[in-house]
Amino acid sequence: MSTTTTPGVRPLVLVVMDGVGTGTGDAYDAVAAAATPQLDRLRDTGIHLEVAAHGTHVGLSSDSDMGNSEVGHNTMGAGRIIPQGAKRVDDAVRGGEIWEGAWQDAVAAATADGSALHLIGLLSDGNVHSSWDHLMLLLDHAKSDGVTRLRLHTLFDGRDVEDRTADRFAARLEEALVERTDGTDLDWQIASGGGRMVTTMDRYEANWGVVEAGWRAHVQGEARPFESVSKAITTLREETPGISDQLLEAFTVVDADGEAVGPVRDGDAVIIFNFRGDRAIELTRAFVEGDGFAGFDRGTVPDIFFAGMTLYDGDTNMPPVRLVQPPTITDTVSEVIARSGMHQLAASETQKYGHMTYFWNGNRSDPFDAETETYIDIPSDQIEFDKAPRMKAAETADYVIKALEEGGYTFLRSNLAGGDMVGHTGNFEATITAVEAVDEAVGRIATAVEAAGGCLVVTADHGNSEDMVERDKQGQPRTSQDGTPLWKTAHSTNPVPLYVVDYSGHRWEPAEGVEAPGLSNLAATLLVLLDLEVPQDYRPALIAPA
Ligand SMILES: O=C(O)[C@H](O)COP(=O)(O)O
Ligand SMILES: [Mn+2]
Ligand SMILES: [Mn+2]
Repeated sequence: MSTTTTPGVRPLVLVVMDGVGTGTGDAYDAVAAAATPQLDRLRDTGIHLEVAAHGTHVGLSSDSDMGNSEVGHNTMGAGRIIPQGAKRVDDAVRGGEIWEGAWQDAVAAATADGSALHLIGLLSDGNVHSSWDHLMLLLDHAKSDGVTRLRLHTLFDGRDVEDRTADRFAARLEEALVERTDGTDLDWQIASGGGRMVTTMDRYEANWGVVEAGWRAHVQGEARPFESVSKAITTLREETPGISDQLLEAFTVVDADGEAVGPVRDGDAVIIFNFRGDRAIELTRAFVEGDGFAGFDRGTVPDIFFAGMTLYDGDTNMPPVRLVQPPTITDTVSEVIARSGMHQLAASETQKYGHMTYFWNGNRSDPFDAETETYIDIPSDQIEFDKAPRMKAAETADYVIKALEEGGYTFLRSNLAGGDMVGHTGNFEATITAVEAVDEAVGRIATAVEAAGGCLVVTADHGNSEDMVERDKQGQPRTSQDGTPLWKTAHSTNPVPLYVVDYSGHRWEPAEGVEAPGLSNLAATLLVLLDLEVPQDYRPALIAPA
């Protein structure tokens, strides 16, 4: 039944179960709590390894940093460990490059008569999209470089940090402002904000309405008015008890006359301080694109100086001006496979589409060879994901299965989003359902791979769903005041499983002596399974012929 365009090579299918790590199996492990007969079957039939997916294993600063999709997919696709995210910016801070070029231009614009410097980004120390320390450094340098009028537009996290901590982060920021402005004539204020999932930080164009809400709040000063950020948080929490920080409505801070304290005006400088691109690119485009911009009706677009923390999209060179230059990642695994002439398919629902294409390919959106590569984007639901926790697992599997049945592709990769996206809601029961849907999808794909005489590799980009509770320093589960578990919405530092099942008759065994196996070993593993040469600088394959 199998036909491939490369004679003698069977199809190789990779499934990334987003956010499905290996936990302790305790009462807060939604993967252990879920019925996963298909994953159990893979574990019993093929090779089962556990690989590291966090911290220095994926190019982050320290091993206390949890993994995330950007660094996970970058590392899997690159076959090497590339300095990432916060670390890249840290290096630029250490070397001082960050305070040259674009920063100086922003300061020049912001210190011209009556102008302001706007800092927009995620108020968090989660180190996934932004860094608290970077924000503090920006404030320090704004002060020493003479920026007198500064406005902050703060997005609440609740997703990469403990939920319902927005008030604490806002208070910390207020304190940081007082520390720097007390006894001076600096006019520095928080001007707007909102929860990241409803304000500004949409991704992959899933819902431009989210960005529009941010634009109204930050740029036009026309969101729901509050006298202060703390008043906004308190009121919104009273109105919807238990609401997650991610979902707090967009707001604008107004003065005693009801005037917005910091809309963006002609001549101002705007910096987005997030370093991760997927959720920063849409607002960036709203600022820098011309009349062709179709995301939403922006009204009058202020004429400003704009810079991002770093490059958010390499293909479109967005933003054109940034404080820190990105790393170049070449010779990624799909580039190597494309050079061999093998045909490739990438399929994912929207929430993880760019992960399986852009991040996988070393921050490049377009295929290396449009003739041989097909990308499928399956529209994600536009609701909170615990309301429809199966997400598009079945539909994603359908595409992969159909492609296998029709033949033509040698390497087929896909992402199943549920373990991660539903894990981020902190809803334990819904996360179990999400993992069960992932398991079913993997099972159906496995059956199709077997029928095609192919090879299946299943892994994950980082943990999330296998550890759903906040823990104290000793690792003990924390509870709310009423004794209920303090559900965790963030990723974890756990390892992830890696299953290899070859239905073609090739026999494999775990490779010996691989040091600290991690996601960076996946690319070489795939190339060995495809019988392609592994680039010299790749980390080694985790399997060898038996
Ligand atoms: O952007 C998000 O949803 C979270 O901050 C990180 O999740 P991801 O790294 O799995 O995309
Ligand atoms: Mn992920
Ligand atoms: Mn995630």
